[in-house]
Amino acid sequence: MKIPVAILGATGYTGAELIRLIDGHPRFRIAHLAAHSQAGKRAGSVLPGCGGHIADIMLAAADAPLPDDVELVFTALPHAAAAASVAACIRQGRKVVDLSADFRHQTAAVYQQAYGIEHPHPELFEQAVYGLCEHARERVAGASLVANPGCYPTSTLLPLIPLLKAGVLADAAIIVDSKSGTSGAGRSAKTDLLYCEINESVKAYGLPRHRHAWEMEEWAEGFSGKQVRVRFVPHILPMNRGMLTTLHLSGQDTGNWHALLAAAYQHEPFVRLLPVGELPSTAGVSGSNRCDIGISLLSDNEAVIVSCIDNLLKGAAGQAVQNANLMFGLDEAMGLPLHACWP
Ligand SMILES: NC(=O)C1=CN([C@@H]2O[C@H](COP(=O)(O)OP(=O)(O)OC[C@H]3O[C@@H](n4cnc5c(N)ncnc54)[C@H](OP(=O)(O)O)[C@@H]3O)[C@@H](O)[C@H]2O)C=CC1
Ligand SMILES: CC(=O)N[C@@H](CCC(=O)OP(=O)(O)O)C(=O)O
Repeated sequence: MKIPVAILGATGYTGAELIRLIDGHPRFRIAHLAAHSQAGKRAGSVLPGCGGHIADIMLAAADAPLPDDVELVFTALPHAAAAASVAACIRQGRKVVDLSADFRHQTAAVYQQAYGIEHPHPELFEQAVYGLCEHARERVAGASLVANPGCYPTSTLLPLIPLLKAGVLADAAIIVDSKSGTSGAGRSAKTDLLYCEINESVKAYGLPRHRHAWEMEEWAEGFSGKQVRVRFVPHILPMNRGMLTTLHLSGQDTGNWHALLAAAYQHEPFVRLLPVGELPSTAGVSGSNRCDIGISLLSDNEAVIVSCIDNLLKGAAGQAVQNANLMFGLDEAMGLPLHACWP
């Protein structure tokens, strides 16, 4: 028997990716799809990528009642809008993986600093588990509410945490330079995302302090116990999906850093450490749930680490399904693509 699943925000980019993953999953099945401005339409009329019987499902409103048998809900809604749906699902005793930022922080004060709004349901913070799977799997396994990490923080924290834990990094601000494909900004219409604004162009945005800087600092410390300052600069690129993050690091014994990362991730299905000197590309992970990490040693005390994820998979829907697998005691890798769609 497959576990019935609801996807709220099914008409967005991460929602569409969740449909693809859940419909192909051996133990989950789609029982309910909901949207906002597109509610009331056939899924297939809004989502050109949808085939089979899924295309004929009628999209419910995001706040419509769920079928009684739904055990797991993915909320792929904008932050602030997600919190109310999450609260309702938790009240009804369902498990939730929230892809928004609403439950990623440990306090309402940090959320307010990062997102500039008061949190509507701070009472749920205590039970929310930050689902960076490779570092949180025991807590995720026992959770009813998992806050799926942001895409930029995922690509930053995976290479950083083992080095922080080993105490090899200098006590200086870490430069985090990231590039994202345009799907990272979601599907809603914005002037900044028009073809002529994005095509043939690369731009930095979100300065002086993008909201993910708080998430990176909070969870770098949360997982390693070491306080960290990041200087984070995101850029948007004219490609559909993919994220490349370059960390400029200083510290001690860089010659040992590859071994530290290898020890942390050698048994992880979705983290691939490349040989020293080899660097990853977004094409190499596009369509895959992997995070690829490469390291280049500049000297005994300086190194550059590059990590790549697909922002819609390991950065969103893929990690969300990885978390859901853990919450239901399934094989963590079930239903998740290991290989990229390459070329
Ligand atoms: N895109 C990415 O790479 C990543 C996104 N995230 C987070 O995941 C969440 C979903 O992102 P993404 O799929 O890109 O977003 P999209 O903008 O592509 O989709 C948003 C979805 O939410 C619905 N929606 C919009 N406004 C409201 C509202 N006020 N109330 C209820 N539902 C609403 C939309 O419905 P309709 O189409 O009917 O209007 C749509 O289904 C966001 O919180 C985002 O920050 C996290 C990591 C990476
Ligand atoms: C390219 C681009 O615009 N990316 C988005 C990241 C989206 C995201 O994951 O934001 P949440 O933390 O709200 O979930 C941005 O920088 O706002």
